[in-house]
Amino acid sequence: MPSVDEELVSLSEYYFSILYTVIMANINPDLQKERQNGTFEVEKLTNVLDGDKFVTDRRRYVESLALNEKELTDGPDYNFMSRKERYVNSLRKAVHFLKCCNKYNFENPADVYMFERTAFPNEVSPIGLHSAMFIPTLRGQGTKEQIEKWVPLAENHQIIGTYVQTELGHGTFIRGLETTATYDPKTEEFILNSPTLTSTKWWPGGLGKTCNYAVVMALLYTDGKNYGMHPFIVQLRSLDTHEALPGLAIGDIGPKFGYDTIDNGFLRFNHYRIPRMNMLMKSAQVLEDGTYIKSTKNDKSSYGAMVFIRSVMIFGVAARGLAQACTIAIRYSAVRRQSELKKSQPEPQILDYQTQQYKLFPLLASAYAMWFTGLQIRDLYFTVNYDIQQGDTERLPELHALSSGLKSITTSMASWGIERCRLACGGHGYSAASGLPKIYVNVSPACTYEGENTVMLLQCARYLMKAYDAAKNGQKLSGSVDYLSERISLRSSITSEFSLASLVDAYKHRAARMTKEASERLGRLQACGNDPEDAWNLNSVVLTKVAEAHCHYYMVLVFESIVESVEDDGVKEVLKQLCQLFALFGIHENLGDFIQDGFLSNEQMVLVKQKELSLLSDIRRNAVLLVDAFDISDHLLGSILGRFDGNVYENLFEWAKTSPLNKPEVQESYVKYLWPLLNQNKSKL
Ligand SMILES: CCCCCCCCCC/C=C\CCCCCC(=O)SCCNC(=O)CCNC(=O)[C@H](O)C(C)(C)COP(=O)(O)OP(=O)(O)OC[C@H]1O[C@@H](n2cnc3c(N)ncnc32)[C@H](O)[C@@H]1OP(=O)(O)O
Ligand SMILES: Cc1cc2nc3c(=O)[nH]c(=O)nc-3n(C[C@H](O)[C@H](O)[C@H](O)COP(=O)(O)OP(=O)(O)OC[C@H]3O[C@@H](n4cnc5c(N)ncnc54)[C@H](O)[C@@H]3O)c2cc1C
Repeated sequence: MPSVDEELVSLSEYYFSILYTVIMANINPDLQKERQNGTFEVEKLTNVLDGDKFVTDRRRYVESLALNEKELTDGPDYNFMSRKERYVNSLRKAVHFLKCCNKYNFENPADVYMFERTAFPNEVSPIGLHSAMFIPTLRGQGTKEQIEKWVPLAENHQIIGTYVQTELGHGTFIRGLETTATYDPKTEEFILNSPTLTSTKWWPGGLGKTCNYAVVMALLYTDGKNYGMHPFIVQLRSLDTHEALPGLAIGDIGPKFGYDTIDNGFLRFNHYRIPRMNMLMKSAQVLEDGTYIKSTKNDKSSYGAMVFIRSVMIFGVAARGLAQACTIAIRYSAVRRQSELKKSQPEPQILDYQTQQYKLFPLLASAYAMWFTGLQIRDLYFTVNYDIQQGDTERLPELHALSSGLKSITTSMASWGIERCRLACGGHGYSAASGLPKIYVNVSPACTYEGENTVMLLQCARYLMKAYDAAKNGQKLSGSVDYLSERISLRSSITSEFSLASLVDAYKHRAARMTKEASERLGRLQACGNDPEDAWNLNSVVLTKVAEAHCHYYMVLVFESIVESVEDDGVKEVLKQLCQLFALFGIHENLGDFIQDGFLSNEQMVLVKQKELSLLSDIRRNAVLLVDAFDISDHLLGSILGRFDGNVYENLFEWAKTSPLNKPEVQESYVKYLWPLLNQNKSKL
């Protein structure tokens, strides 16, 4: 007998197949042709992207639940709302979302994430930080008793919290934070204070108007000594009136580049007291008498929430953001016809122009590379986190380095790529109807939050320099840096076959050579009199490139391993082409790195450029199916250009008619401003 879940899944498959048939009946003929001409089964590739068939079915089922919730999917068009309306609407949806979580009683966090993603397409909910950072910090930094006390309150939404770290004066340099938490043994309380203007907390999501609790990061003082940054649970607002509690000044920081649906806020403390037990004490304790006791070996264990978000945003923000933009731009390029290739022939689909393919297909390949890498790092996070819970922090530095570096290169690639997709859509790309502006403003801040990208690359480089030194001293390295202690090939093995192994080898060589040279340069800078910090700074442009090279290598390596693991021939072939294009485009873009020491010969360089172009033609045939395989619903895309049915023009026209500026026919502004202007000289006409 099938379980309830199995029944639901087969029901959702059934509805999906009906929906698919209905939609196919009304598909733009160009898109229909594209879908008939492919060389592989889309569904099989979707299963690879999801992990397996069960995950695909489950995801579709959970998404269908969210799509069936009218409170989440109906309502005013986001594009026509003011900032305040966007916030209010999002909060309304957030509360309904919580009711749904109770109704469906999701046991798996992945279900909650998939449901939330559908409820908030390319938006961040005002309570998003509650589950993304507040609860994980309580769990990660609290003692058993603290977890038992606070987590149920948070999970039942009796309290809503956020993560309050950044200040007006400091975001990157955590040791420069100024908010103090001074222990008073007489009352057994901490006194939180903002001693300067620059110590004002600034940016935390949901802080402005929504949350009534927060984990606040502050410098711990006890017995007159500063013990550095520690996490504290702080009540911010009355649970009855929602007013800020005495001693606190809280508010919204105002409009931003995007993120309209969330109230990023400010917070100032005026000698605000909290009980001693509100310090999260898993890693360090302050006893009643003020004695400070450290209970973990790794100083950075209190940075855990940041490592978590960096690890999941590679997939959740960068890969999915770019995948959506590629879906829009490639579908649109298949239905858009413009100019002429051959006289007296119909205007070609713009996807047939090689230049259009060169704009879009490397991005498509990057989206796939990020997708697979993101899932890999998410899994690595859970493995390492499990070890940390057992008291083993050995792999934390590697996870920190990899998640920092990959967070940086993937969010940079994605935000650059989304903008490129927008440009590839010509004029219509600039319309909000394309959905691309909303995707862009949702992804682009990821280059800054959770560690500014340059700073994160330098964290990764720091780990690489240490690893290289260890290898030089004879240590055998393991994990993602194992290649630094291996003998690496001096000449590229790339041939006209372009085996994936030869491409991985090229990236390995590049990363290893650049790491070695950066380390030697650091040594030379010190040898000629610079102290280590100045030498580091004078070498930092080079170091960021080293980190990029390492992360790029890691992405090619992960992509190759996925291709090797796929059994279906059709899927394997298209993934191999994408993997080759990702690697070859990267070689072309960074050619100097690959030829500097003669690793790649002139002949090989010519081959690389030729193959890159021939891959464009290979991928052209499957391009639409390759974006279909991401299986991103129209609701999530929020794009008229990227609609699954390709019926762009009629829907653009209908959408424009709904613009508030078109109602009423004659606007008040005409009467107020234009009429007087037009009529001032009327008598002279
Ligand atoms: C299942 C899929 C789910 C998908 C979900 C998608 C999720 C989407 C999420 C979106 C939701 C909301 C969006 C908004 C969220 C935004 C939230 C924030 O931005 S919170 C604030 C974040 N702030 C930062 O990231 C600050 C960046 N700065 C730092 O991290 C640090 O200050 C620094 C790393 C730059 C430097 O730290 P410092 O203490 O000065 O350390 P040193 O440089 O001296 O290094 C000492 C040593 O420690 C190591 N280190 C540093 N950090 C860590 C760490 N986190 N973990 C482990 N180790 C760390 C460093 O490498 C050094 O090691 P050595 O061995 O000594 O070399
Ligand atoms: C949308 C959004 C949401 C956010 N949400 C939260 C939140 O929920 N909670 C929270 O606490 N914070 C939040 N933040 C704050 C965010 O984490 C910080 O803005 C981020 O960590 C960057 O720090 P910063 O603003 O101090 O940048 P800065 O460090 O001032 O960066 C400015 C420039 O200085 C350079 N720079 C700085 N230090 C170095 C260095 N050591 N080496 C080389 N270059 C350097 C950077 O590369 C960059 O080019 C959010 C920010 C945004 C934009």
